[in-house]
Amino acid sequence: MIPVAEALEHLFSLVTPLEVESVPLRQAAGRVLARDAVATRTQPPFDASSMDGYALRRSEMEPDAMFKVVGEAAAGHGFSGRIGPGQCVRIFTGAPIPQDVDFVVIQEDVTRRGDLITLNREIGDKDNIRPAGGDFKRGDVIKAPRRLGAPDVALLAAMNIAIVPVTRRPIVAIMATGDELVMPGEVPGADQIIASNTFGLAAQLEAIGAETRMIPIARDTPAALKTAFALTGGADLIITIGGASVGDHDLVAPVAAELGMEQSFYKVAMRPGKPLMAGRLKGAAMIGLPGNPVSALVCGTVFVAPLVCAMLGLPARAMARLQTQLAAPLPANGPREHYMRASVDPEGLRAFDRQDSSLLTVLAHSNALLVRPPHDPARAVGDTVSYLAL
Ligand SMILES: Nc1nc2c(c(=O)[nH]1)N[C@H]1C(S)=C(S)[C@@H](COP(=O)(O)OP(=O)(O)OC[C@H]3O[C@@H](n4cnc5c(N)ncnc54)[C@H](O)[C@@H]3O)O[C@H]1N2
Ligand code: MOO
Repeated sequence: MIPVAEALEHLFSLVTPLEVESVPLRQAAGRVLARDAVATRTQPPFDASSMDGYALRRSEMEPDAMFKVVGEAAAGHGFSGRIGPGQCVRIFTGAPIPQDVDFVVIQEDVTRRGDLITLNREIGDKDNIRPAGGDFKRGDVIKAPRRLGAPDVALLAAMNIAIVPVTRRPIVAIMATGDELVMPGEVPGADQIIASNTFGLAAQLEAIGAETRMIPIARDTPAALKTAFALTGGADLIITIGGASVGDHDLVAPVAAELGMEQSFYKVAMRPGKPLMAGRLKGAAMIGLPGNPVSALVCGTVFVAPLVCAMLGLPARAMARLQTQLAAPLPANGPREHYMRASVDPEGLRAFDRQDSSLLTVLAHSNALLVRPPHDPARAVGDTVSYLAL
């Protein structure tokens, strides 16, 4: 058994960032920017009014001063004439500041009669002008790699970048194994259950940018497993679920070895997730996840998601560990790093009483995985502990 951090390093060494592809801006959200994006324009492209009011010369401003309104500047419709002494222009938010003037008085601070405005007594010093290039300038960059969120998409649009270079989505083949499994919607036999963790894992990985392919459930025979493996062609990452342990029907490792898998490691000192295996198979990375639903999904969080992120060109690193106080005591931990299903709120972190790796209900109620180091002693309320946010 190797430690979790070592297993993760082995996994990262199995992959490299995938190729770059171009997508329209509308499809860029959530994708990973693969090359620096360079602004093709300056924003705002001109000095612009930030308020509705009147544009005039700061040097002419004094209490009760009067100005004649000689024109109008609106967003999309600038004022191109000249503005003489004692004159001003009606201006609206977003309009270019006309030449000759350098101050916008907001309309609340003037009294208007016909073509004349009179300034009120109290006018602040703020000119209400957004300088050209105040947001970004032509040539400014959004650095890659970066997962593009909604503000990034808006920024790319403002920079007039309509086609975005992103890393190709990794294709992940997900294969459930086991005679006991049927698909959701089917009628299970008396000895059967519904395949669940494949669906959870697919959801988990699609949410971070993978394209998943669900391989038909493989029965517990070498021939069925070989057929299922044959359907994983073209995948960048092959994930099997179940059949990873030491039982007579746990055939994934021997069959994968027969198909030429170069094993990187087998068994990790963690709980749940001990019988994890990984390696390379026919040009793809392969991970064998344990079958217990919680084990598979915890390994999905701790190992597979960071691996998919590395394939997307993001920095190869473990999921961030946060820290908070315990809101309920904990007994001493055993020899494996324990990822305990827990709930975190402003009072602190509380592990659920039941931690069996088959309990999807407990996982579904968790919003954190409390991480206990191997041999961690008993902990009291108020002790600082590490966790992964779910
Ligand atoms: N003698 C030992 N027995 C076991 C050990 C051990 O060290 N010595 N390890 C235990 C641990 S820890 C785990 S985890 C499991 C992992 O076993 P497998 O990876 O071989 O998984 P299976 O036996 O195929 O299944 C375990 C469990 O999960 C259910 N399962 C499997 N696939 C799915 C699926 N796609 N959806 C929902 N449920 C699934 C399966 O029916 C079993 O109940 O081994 C322990 N045993
Ligand atoms: O991986 Mo197993 O879940 O430790 O029960």
